[in-house]
Amino acid sequence: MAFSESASAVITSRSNARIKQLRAAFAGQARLSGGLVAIEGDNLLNEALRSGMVLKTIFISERRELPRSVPKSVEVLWLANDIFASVVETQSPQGIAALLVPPVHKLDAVLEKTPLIVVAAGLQDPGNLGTLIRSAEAFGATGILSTPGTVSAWNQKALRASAGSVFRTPVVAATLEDLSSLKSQGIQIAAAVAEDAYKVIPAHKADLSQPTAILIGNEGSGLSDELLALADIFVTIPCPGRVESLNAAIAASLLLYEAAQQRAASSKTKA
Ligand SMILES: C[S@@+](CC[C@H](N)C(=O)[O-])C[C@H]1O[C@@H](n2cnc3c(N)ncnc32)[C@H](O)[C@@H]1O
Repeated sequence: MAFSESASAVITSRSNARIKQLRAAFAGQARLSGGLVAIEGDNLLNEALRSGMVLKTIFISERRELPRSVPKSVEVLWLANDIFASVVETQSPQGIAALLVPPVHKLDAVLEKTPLIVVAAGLQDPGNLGTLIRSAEAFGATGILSTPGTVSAWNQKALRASAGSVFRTPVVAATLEDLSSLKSQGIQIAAAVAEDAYKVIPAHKADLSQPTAILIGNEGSGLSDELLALADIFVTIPCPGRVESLNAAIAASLLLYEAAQQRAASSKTKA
Protein backbone atom coordinates (compact mmCIF):
# COMPACT_ATOMS: atom_id res chain seq x y z
CA MET A 1 0.00 0.00 0.00
CA ALA A 2 1.23 3.49 -0.81
CA PHE A 3 0.95 4.89 2.72
CA SER A 4 2.25 8.23 1.53
CA GLU A 5 -1.00 8.61 -0.46
CA SER A 6 -3.31 8.35 2.51
CA ALA A 7 -3.06 8.25 6.22
CA SER A 8 -6.44 6.51 6.57
CA ALA A 9 -6.70 3.00 8.00
CA VAL A 10 -7.30 -0.04 5.82
CA ILE A 11 -10.91 -1.26 5.88
CA THR A 12 -10.94 -4.88 7.05
CA SER A 13 -14.63 -5.43 7.78
CA ARG A 14 -17.29 -6.55 5.30
CA SER A 15 -19.94 -4.81 7.37
CA ASN A 16 -18.30 -1.40 7.01
CA ALA A 17 -20.97 1.08 5.80
CA ARG A 18 -18.92 2.17 2.78
CA ILE A 19 -18.34 -1.43 1.72
CA LYS A 20 -22.10 -1.97 1.91
CA GLN A 21 -22.62 1.11 -0.24
CA LEU A 22 -20.15 -0.17 -2.87
CA ARG A 23 -21.80 -3.61 -2.86
CA ALA A 24 -25.23 -1.99 -3.35
CA ALA A 25 -23.87 0.07 -6.25
CA PHE A 26 -22.47 -3.06 -7.93
CA ALA A 27 -25.89 -4.68 -7.50
CA GLY A 28 -27.63 -1.67 -9.09
CA GLN A 29 -29.51 -0.86 -5.87
CA ALA A 30 -29.73 2.90 -6.39
CA ARG A 31 -31.58 3.61 -3.13
CA LEU A 32 -28.91 1.92 -1.00
CA SER A 33 -25.98 3.30 -2.98
CA GLY A 34 -27.28 6.88 -2.80
CA GLY A 35 -27.81 6.88 -6.57
CA LEU A 36 -24.12 6.27 -7.23
CA VAL A 37 -22.82 3.84 -9.84
CA ALA A 38 -19.87 1.48 -9.31
CA ILE A 39 -17.13 0.93 -11.85
CA GLU A 40 -14.28 -1.53 -11.59
CA GLY A 41 -10.82 -1.81 -13.13
CA ASP A 42 -8.24 0.52 -14.63
CA ASN A 43 -9.79 0.81 -18.09
CA LEU A 44 -13.20 2.01 -16.94
CA LEU A 45 -11.60 4.28 -14.34
CA ASN A 46 -9.40 5.90 -17.00
CA GLU A 47 -12.37 6.25 -19.36
CA ALA A 48 -14.45 7.83 -16.60
CA LEU A 49 -11.68 10.30 -15.76
CA ARG A 50 -11.05 11.28 -19.37
CA SER A 51 -14.80 11.70 -19.92
CA GLY A 52 -15.13 14.15 -17.01
CA MET A 53 -17.30 11.92 -14.81
CA VAL A 54 -17.75 13.10 -11.23
CA LEU A 55 -15.98 10.52 -9.06
CA LYS A 56 -17.02 10.41 -5.41
CA THR A 57 -14.82 7.66 -3.95
CA ILE A 58 -12.00 5.39 -5.07
CA PHE A 59 -11.79 1.97 -3.38
CA ILE A 60 -8.34 0.53 -3.71
CA SER A 61 -6.82 -2.71 -2.57
CA GLU A 62 -3.91 -2.33 -0.17
CA ARG A 63 -1.70 -4.28 -2.59
CA ARG A 64 -1.75 -1.46 -5.19
CA GLU A 65 -0.55 2.06 -5.76
CA LEU A 66 -3.04 4.87 -6.33
CA PRO A 67 -2.91 5.93 -10.01
CA ARG A 68 -1.51 9.44 -10.47
CA SER A 69 -4.49 10.35 -12.69
CA VAL A 70 -6.88 10.34 -9.69
CA PRO A 71 -7.58 13.97 -8.72
CA LYS A 72 -6.64 14.94 -5.17
CA SER A 73 -10.25 15.98 -4.51
CA VAL A 74 -11.53 12.38 -4.75
CA GLU A 75 -11.94 10.46 -1.50
CA VAL A 76 -9.71 7.36 -1.38
CA LEU A 77 -10.50 4.33 0.78
CA TRP A 78 -7.98 1.51 1.17
CA LEU A 79 -9.33 -2.02 1.52
CA ALA A 80 -7.80 -5.28 2.73
CA ASN A 81 -7.25 -7.53 -0.32
CA ASP A 82 -9.87 -10.11 0.69
CA ILE A 83 -12.47 -7.40 1.33
CA PHE A 84 -11.82 -5.91 -2.09
CA ALA A 85 -12.12 -9.32 -3.80
CA SER A 86 -15.36 -10.09 -1.93
CA VAL A 87 -17.13 -6.93 -3.03
CA VAL A 88 -16.29 -6.67 -6.75
CA GLU A 89 -17.74 -8.76 -9.57
CA THR A 90 -14.74 -9.90 -11.59
CA GLN A 91 -12.85 -13.16 -11.00
CA SER A 92 -9.39 -11.57 -11.07
CA PRO A 93 -9.92 -8.08 -9.70
CA GLN A 94 -7.45 -5.36 -10.62
CA GLY A 95 -7.71 -3.88 -7.15
CA ILE A 96 -9.40 -0.61 -8.02
CA ALA A 97 -13.06 0.45 -8.10
CA ALA A 98 -14.90 3.73 -7.86
CA LEU A 99 -18.28 5.25 -7.13
CA LEU A 100 -19.41 7.94 -9.52
CA VAL A 101 -22.38 10.20 -10.10
CA PRO A 102 -24.17 9.00 -13.27
CA PRO A 103 -25.05 11.87 -15.60
CA VAL A 104 -28.79 12.37 -16.14
CA HIS A 105 -29.70 13.55 -19.64
CA LYS A 106 -32.94 14.99 -20.98
CA LEU A 107 -34.47 14.34 -24.40
CA ASP A 108 -32.89 17.56 -25.76
CA ALA A 109 -29.45 16.00 -25.38
CA VAL A 110 -30.04 13.64 -28.32
CA LEU A 111 -31.60 16.26 -30.59
CA GLU A 112 -28.45 18.24 -31.39
CA LYS A 113 -27.13 18.69 -34.94
CA THR A 114 -28.74 16.28 -37.42
CA PRO A 115 -30.01 13.72 -34.96
CA LEU A 116 -29.05 10.10 -35.43
CA ILE A 117 -30.73 8.34 -32.53
CA VAL A 118 -30.90 4.68 -31.64
CA VAL A 119 -33.96 3.58 -29.72
CA ALA A 120 -33.20 0.55 -27.56
CA ALA A 121 -36.76 -0.78 -27.43
CA GLY A 122 -36.86 -3.31 -24.60
CA LEU A 123 -33.33 -4.71 -24.93
CA GLN A 124 -32.78 -7.03 -22.00
CA ASP A 125 -29.26 -8.30 -22.51
CA PRO A 126 -26.85 -5.81 -20.88
CA GLY A 127 -24.05 -6.94 -23.20
CA ASN A 128 -26.20 -5.99 -26.21
CA LEU A 129 -27.06 -2.58 -24.78
CA GLY A 130 -23.41 -1.83 -23.93
CA THR A 131 -22.27 -2.90 -27.41
CA LEU A 132 -25.00 -0.78 -29.00
CA ILE A 133 -23.87 2.27 -26.97
CA ARG A 134 -20.25 1.69 -28.05
CA SER A 135 -21.25 1.50 -31.73
CA ALA A 136 -23.48 4.55 -31.32
CA GLU A 137 -20.50 6.60 -30.18
CA ALA A 138 -18.25 5.10 -32.86
CA PHE A 139 -20.61 6.04 -35.71
CA GLY A 140 -21.45 9.52 -34.42
CA ALA A 141 -24.98 8.94 -33.13
CA THR A 142 -26.31 11.82 -31.07
CA GLY A 143 -27.63 9.47 -28.41
CA ILE A 144 -29.73 6.56 -27.32
CA LEU A 145 -33.31 6.49 -26.12
CA SER A 146 -34.25 3.58 -23.92
CA THR A 147 -37.87 2.52 -23.60
CA PRO A 148 -39.41 1.11 -20.39
CA GLY A 149 -38.27 -2.48 -19.84
CA THR A 150 -34.80 -1.90 -21.31
CA VAL A 151 -31.92 -2.94 -19.04
CA SER A 152 -30.06 -0.08 -17.33
CA ALA A 153 -27.07 1.36 -19.20
CA TRP A 154 -25.32 1.46 -15.80
CA ASN A 155 -25.65 -2.30 -15.28
CA GLN A 156 -22.14 -3.73 -14.72
CA LYS A 157 -22.16 -5.86 -17.90
CA ALA A 158 -23.53 -3.00 -19.98
CA LEU A 159 -20.88 -0.66 -18.60
CA ARG A 160 -18.10 -3.10 -19.48
CA ALA A 161 -19.48 -3.79 -22.96
CA SER A 162 -19.77 -0.07 -23.66
CA ALA A 163 -16.01 0.25 -22.89
CA GLY A 164 -16.58 3.77 -21.57
CA SER A 165 -18.91 5.04 -24.33
CA VAL A 166 -21.72 5.27 -21.77
CA PHE A 167 -19.76 8.08 -20.09
CA ARG A 168 -19.88 10.19 -23.27
CA THR A 169 -23.04 9.20 -25.16
CA PRO A 170 -26.35 10.39 -23.73
CA VAL A 171 -28.71 7.57 -22.84
CA VAL A 172 -32.18 8.92 -22.07
CA ALA A 173 -35.22 7.11 -20.73
CA ALA A 174 -38.07 7.71 -23.20
CA THR A 175 -41.80 7.01 -23.28
CA LEU A 176 -43.97 6.28 -26.31
CA GLU A 177 -45.05 9.96 -26.17
CA ASP A 178 -41.42 11.08 -26.31
CA LEU A 179 -40.92 8.93 -29.39
CA SER A 180 -43.99 10.28 -31.12
CA SER A 181 -42.83 13.84 -30.30
CA LEU A 182 -39.72 13.15 -32.41
CA LYS A 183 -41.92 12.99 -35.52
CA SER A 184 -43.26 16.48 -34.91
CA GLN A 185 -39.65 17.67 -34.70
CA GLY A 186 -38.94 16.41 -38.22
CA ILE A 187 -37.16 13.21 -37.20
CA GLN A 188 -38.11 10.15 -39.25
CA ILE A 189 -38.69 6.94 -37.32
CA ALA A 190 -37.04 3.95 -38.98
CA ALA A 191 -38.12 0.59 -37.58
CA ALA A 192 -35.39 -2.04 -38.00
CA VAL A 193 -37.03 -5.32 -38.91
CA ALA A 194 -35.52 -8.70 -39.62
CA GLU A 195 -37.95 -9.87 -42.27
CA ASP A 196 -38.08 -8.59 -45.82
CA ALA A 197 -41.84 -8.05 -46.03
CA TYR A 198 -44.22 -5.66 -47.80
CA LYS A 199 -43.08 -2.00 -47.49
CA VAL A 200 -39.72 -3.04 -45.96
CA ILE A 201 -36.73 -1.47 -47.70
CA PRO A 202 -33.10 -2.57 -47.60
CA ALA A 203 -31.06 -0.20 -45.42
CA HIS A 204 -28.87 1.04 -48.29
CA LYS A 205 -31.96 2.23 -50.18
CA ALA A 206 -33.38 4.17 -47.19
CA ASP A 207 -32.35 7.80 -46.66
CA LEU A 208 -30.62 7.65 -43.28
CA SER A 209 -28.76 10.93 -43.85
CA GLN A 210 -31.79 12.93 -42.71
CA PRO A 211 -32.66 13.26 -38.98
CA THR A 212 -33.47 9.68 -38.00
CA ALA A 213 -34.33 7.55 -35.00
CA ILE A 214 -33.66 3.83 -35.56
CA LEU A 215 -35.86 1.49 -33.51
CA ILE A 216 -34.13 -1.73 -32.41
CA GLY A 217 -36.40 -4.38 -30.91
CA ASN A 218 -36.19 -6.84 -28.04
CA GLU A 219 -33.96 -9.90 -28.48
CA GLY A 220 -36.87 -12.34 -28.39
CA SER A 221 -40.01 -10.56 -29.48
CA GLY A 222 -38.68 -7.76 -31.71
CA LEU A 223 -40.58 -4.46 -31.91
CA SER A 224 -44.03 -4.08 -30.33
CA ASP A 225 -47.07 -3.21 -32.45
CA GLU A 226 -47.23 0.20 -30.75
CA LEU A 227 -43.69 1.02 -31.87
CA LEU A 228 -44.19 -0.40 -35.36
CA ALA A 229 -47.24 1.88 -35.67
CA LEU A 230 -45.00 4.92 -35.08
CA ALA A 231 -42.61 4.05 -37.90
CA ASP A 232 -42.31 6.20 -41.04
CA ILE A 233 -40.15 3.60 -42.77
CA PHE A 234 -39.23 -0.06 -42.22
CA VAL A 235 -35.62 -0.98 -42.92
CA THR A 236 -33.90 -4.33 -43.09
CA ILE A 237 -30.34 -5.52 -43.47
CA PRO A 238 -30.62 -8.14 -46.18
CA CYS A 239 -29.11 -11.46 -45.05
CA PRO A 240 -28.46 -13.99 -47.82
CA GLY A 241 -27.72 -16.67 -45.21
CA ARG A 242 -30.37 -18.80 -43.55
CA VAL A 243 -30.59 -16.95 -40.21
CA GLU A 244 -33.97 -15.59 -39.14
CA SER A 245 -32.50 -12.42 -37.68
CA LEU A 246 -29.30 -10.72 -36.55
CA ASN A 247 -28.30 -10.02 -32.96
CA ALA A 248 -29.88 -6.71 -31.88
CA ALA A 249 -26.56 -4.93 -31.23
CA ILE A 250 -25.08 -6.17 -34.52
CA ALA A 251 -28.16 -4.98 -36.42
CA ALA A 252 -27.93 -1.57 -34.73
CA SER A 253 -24.21 -1.35 -35.54
CA LEU A 254 -24.71 -2.17 -39.23
CA LEU A 255 -27.52 0.37 -39.56
CA LEU A 256 -25.42 3.02 -37.81
CA TYR A 257 -22.55 2.25 -40.19
CA GLU A 258 -24.89 2.69 -43.16
CA ALA A 259 -26.21 5.98 -41.73
CA ALA A 260 -22.66 7.24 -41.09
CA GLN A 261 -21.63 6.38 -44.68
CA GLN A 262 -24.63 8.19 -46.12
CA ARG A 263 -24.01 11.25 -43.93
CA ALA A 264 -20.34 11.39 -44.92
CA ALA A 265 -21.31 11.14 -48.62
CA SER A 266 -23.99 13.83 -48.35
CA SER A 267 -21.67 16.26 -46.54
CA LYS A 268 -19.07 15.75 -49.33
CA THR A 269 -21.72 16.52 -51.96
CA LYS A 270 -22.73 19.71 -50.11
CA ALA A 271 -19.09 20.88 -49.72
C1 LIG B 1 -32.86 -10.67 -32.38
S1 LIG B 1 -33.82 -9.54 -33.25
C2 LIG B 1 -35.45 -10.00 -32.78
C3 LIG B 1 -35.97 -11.16 -33.55
C4 LIG B 1 -37.44 -11.36 -33.33
N1 LIG B 1 -37.75 -12.75 -33.39
C5 LIG B 1 -38.29 -10.59 -34.33
O1 LIG B 1 -39.25 -11.15 -34.77
O2 LIG B 1 -38.01 -9.43 -34.65
C6 LIG B 1 -33.69 -8.03 -32.36
C7 LIG B 1 -33.86 -6.81 -33.19
O3 LIG B 1 -32.72 -6.62 -34.03
C8 LIG B 1 -33.12 -5.95 -35.22
N2 LIG B 1 -32.75 -6.81 -36.36
C9 LIG B 1 -32.39 -8.11 -36.33
N3 LIG B 1 -32.11 -8.56 -37.55
C10 LIG B 1 -32.27 -7.52 -38.41
C11 LIG B 1 -32.13 -7.35 -39.81
N4 LIG B 1 -31.75 -8.33 -40.64
N5 LIG B 1 -32.39 -6.12 -40.35
C12 LIG B 1 -32.76 -5.09 -39.54
N6 LIG B 1 -32.92 -5.21 -38.21
C13 LIG B 1 -32.69 -6.39 -37.65
C14 LIG B 1 -34.61 -5.71 -35.13
O4 LIG B 1 -34.85 -4.41 -34.63
C15 LIG B 1 -35.03 -6.76 -34.13
O5 LIG B 1 -36.22 -6.38 -33.45
